[in-house]
Amino acid sequence: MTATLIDGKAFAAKMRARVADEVARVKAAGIVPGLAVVLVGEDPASAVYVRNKGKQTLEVGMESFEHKLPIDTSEADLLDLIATLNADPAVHGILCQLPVPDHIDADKVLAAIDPAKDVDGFHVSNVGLLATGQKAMVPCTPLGCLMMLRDLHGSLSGMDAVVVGRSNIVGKPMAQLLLRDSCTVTIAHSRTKNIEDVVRRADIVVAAVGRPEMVTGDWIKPGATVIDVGINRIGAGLKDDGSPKTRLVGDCHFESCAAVAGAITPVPGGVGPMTIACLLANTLTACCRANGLAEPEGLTA
Ligand SMILES: Nc1nc2c(c(=O)[nH]1)N[C@@H](CN(C=O)c1ccc(C(=O)N[C@@H](CCC(=O)O)C(=O)O)cc1)CN2
Repeated sequence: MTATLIDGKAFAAKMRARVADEVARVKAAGIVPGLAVVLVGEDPASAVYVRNKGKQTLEVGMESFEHKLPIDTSEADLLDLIATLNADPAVHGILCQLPVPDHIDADKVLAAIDPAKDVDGFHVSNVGLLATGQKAMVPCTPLGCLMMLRDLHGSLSGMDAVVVGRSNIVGKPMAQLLLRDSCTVTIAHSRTKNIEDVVRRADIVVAAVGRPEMVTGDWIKPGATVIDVGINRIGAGLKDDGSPKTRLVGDCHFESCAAVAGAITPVPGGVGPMTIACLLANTLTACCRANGLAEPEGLTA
């Protein structure tokens, strides 16, 4: 491996410490930032993410409101809960953990969250504000990627960036953020012709396509920075007792990409931990905006 490893775990820990300092400042003004997380159903991965969000919210000194709803919760009941949280002055940030069960329309749920409390940045108002270069709530995973890129490179101005994947929660907002930092941005996706050649032009590659190890070292320009957003659990043989073993891999084939790249994020321990750190930062930002307090610097785009 020749690439520098970008340690998302350490970066996220530093960011949480910074958020904790700022939370203490806000609390001294008599306000306790509060985050409400809603989980519908029992998807095991979502349950772990929600548990970690609650734990880390408390650790930085904020208030955590967890709402775990049964899988058969109706869309109407979920929308009622969101309306209650929108009206609650102790709640500064609201998120509904995704994915939601099939009988619930995720777009309707995201549209019901007050944009000022939308700490996921998924409401169309925030999407539009980000796209037009205005003050928005910025989606946590792309924000985490941007923070790591800025830390590594300083200015991103003029760099060629390719985002692989066009999802609303990562690919599209990531492209907007890179454009805002004056990169030349391409979004590549499943229909992109000669995708390897497109990716090979990039100084910055952000892989967010949800396909295990799709991007290989021969797609990477020597010295490029590779940010791997993928979290894919794949089979890894059998345990001694014969039960199946699994391991986490990203959307990039780590060994071959690391042999060519200048810097790379690992999976796990790269982008993932930054997602929750940025959620805490967004909650603090939302709280400051709601109360007319100065926003902490360097915690948002
Ligand atoms: N409402 C939302 N839903 C979802 C989001 C989101 O930002 N908002 N993102 C993902 C899940 N997610 C947070 O919600 C998340 C995913 C991964 C990690 C993380 O720290 N991953 C670790 C590995 C964890 C493991 O062992 O499985 C890592 O990469 O090191 C944190 C948060 C979808 N839903």
